[in-house]
Amino acid sequence: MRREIVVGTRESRLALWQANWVVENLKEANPAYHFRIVGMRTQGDNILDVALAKIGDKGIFTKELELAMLRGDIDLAVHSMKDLPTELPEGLCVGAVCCREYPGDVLITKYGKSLDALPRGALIGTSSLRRCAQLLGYRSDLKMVDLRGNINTRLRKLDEDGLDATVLAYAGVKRMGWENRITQMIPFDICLPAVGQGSIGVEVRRDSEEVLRLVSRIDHTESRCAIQAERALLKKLEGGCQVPVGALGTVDNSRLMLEGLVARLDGKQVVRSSMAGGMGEAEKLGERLAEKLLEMGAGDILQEMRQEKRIYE
Ligand SMILES: NCc1[nH]cc(CCC(=O)O)c1CC(=O)O
Repeated sequence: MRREIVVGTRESRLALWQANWVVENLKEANPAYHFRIVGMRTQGDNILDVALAKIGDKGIFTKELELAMLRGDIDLAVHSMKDLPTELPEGLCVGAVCCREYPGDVLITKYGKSLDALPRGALIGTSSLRRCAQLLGYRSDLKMVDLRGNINTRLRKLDEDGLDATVLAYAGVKRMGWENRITQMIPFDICLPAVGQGSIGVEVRRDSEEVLRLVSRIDHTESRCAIQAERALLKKLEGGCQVPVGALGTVDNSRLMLEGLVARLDGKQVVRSSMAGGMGEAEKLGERLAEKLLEMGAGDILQEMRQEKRIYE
């Protein structure tokens, strides 16, 4: 009998697409195994009416899956690397970082315009502090409107709520088959992606040697190194999704290049820099770039954000 591996995922259409994609790749690499997908709701799927930045809790899209894995109900969990907190619960680890899709953000407007062509004061729907800060840094006249929900909901609200545009991750838009709605690929010099954006990760128990081994076959070394560096940077900045941090690691000829930024929410200050190193020193590179950003003034921005957060509460 073929051994069955139970794969946990959220139940959104994007999450299910990603879990199916991971399972297809796992099957091809491990033909002796059988895989079964189990969908679960997470806190992040239940709380839809509060801005993500105000919930402020790391791991709202991952915790239920992690608990199921620790209980032994599932053998592995599939996540968007972007939603996976930098610190994992005791006993769990990232078993594979899959080959990254194009990591950037895209603009979707109603009238087929680019950022430069939007009218003054155009309304942009996004609930990402990172997108908000960087877009305001580029065009301070834009008006940011909170827009949450999955990709399909956001596209529908764009049409219904009188917004001019929204900004989404290319990866999710592509996976959901909405590429035809993209009106501009936003260049990285305007908007650096979220840490891990575009890559699908597999979380496993540290002690399940068998699962670790079969999952390691779908790991993509260059994507893993790039994202390791980005995650080390975020961890050092103590970011989480509630702080405007952007980062992008790229590998070229075994050299790892890391760009990172911390921006003020109003976009009036953007601290941005880059560093290069060997692929074997991804974490160190991320930490060093974080230190450099902190010295360049990112520390003051983060401090200010933490104080503002206390006012909300
Ligand atoms: N925040 C939700 C989320 N988590 C991962 C993706 C896109 C897929 C990916 O990054 O791999 C998205 C949607 C978006 O930000 O537009």
